[in-house]
Amino acid sequence: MIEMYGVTKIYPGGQVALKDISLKILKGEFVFIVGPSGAGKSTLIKLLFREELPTRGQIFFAGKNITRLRPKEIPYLRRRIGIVFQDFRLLPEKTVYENIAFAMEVVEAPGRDIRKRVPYVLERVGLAHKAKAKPSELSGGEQQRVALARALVNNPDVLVADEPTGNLDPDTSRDIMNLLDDINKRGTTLVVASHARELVDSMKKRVIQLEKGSLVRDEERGVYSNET
Ligand SMILES: Nc1ncnc2c1ncn2[C@@H]1O[C@H](COP(=O)(O)OP(=O)(O)OP(=O)(O)O)[C@@H](O)[C@H]1O
Repeated sequence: MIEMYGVTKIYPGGQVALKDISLKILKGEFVFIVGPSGAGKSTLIKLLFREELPTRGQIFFAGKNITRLRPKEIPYLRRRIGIVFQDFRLLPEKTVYENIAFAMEVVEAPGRDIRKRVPYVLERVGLAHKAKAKPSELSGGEQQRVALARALVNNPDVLVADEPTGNLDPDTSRDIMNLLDDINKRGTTLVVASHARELVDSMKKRVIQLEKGSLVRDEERGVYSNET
């Protein structure tokens, strides 16, 4: 699903964020990206949905080289990748329903599809009863569920999450992780950057560890850190 070959990212100021990263993520996998602050996790995620371009190296998504996409092909890539951030990024003036519907409107989905699909994803994240609420009326965990529903509404192949539990308490974080696991079990490939050591350890998924921009560990059924 995702392949990287010799990917290096140097930001304009000269900061080397990623060094010669090669990896493959197969369809249906659940992969954690771990590492200390500044290790390059967010940069790796930005490269996946082409918010940034690599300085060197190639990135393929479903067999297509996304470092060479024409501008008009970028929306197509972004429709196939759903994204969730630590800070939810919901539109405060819109209701829960409208926030999710908006993600379909921007890709010009027909109204009848929107009216069918939005209630379905809301149901899947357990928030059908909050459709008319504004984000400010929801808890952090509920807001993250809305963000997840929005990321899923266009039925992406891959869901990418950058610190999805970073702003949540431990119980709520576990709920969100379980929801991500459920989404993965229904066939969506998951790539999750996370600092949540105990959660990563308990999930027993593939763990890719970055340190100062280098890939230092790639383990099936891994833990957050091998250091004791
Ligand atoms: N837009 C940018 N311009 C210049 N340097 C940047 C930019 N974005 C990130 N960096 C630098 O690149 C390195 C990797 O940053 P990145 O945000 O990918 O790390 P991270 O592992 O996600 O960290 P955190 O866990 O703190 O979010 C850091 O040294 C950071 O300062």
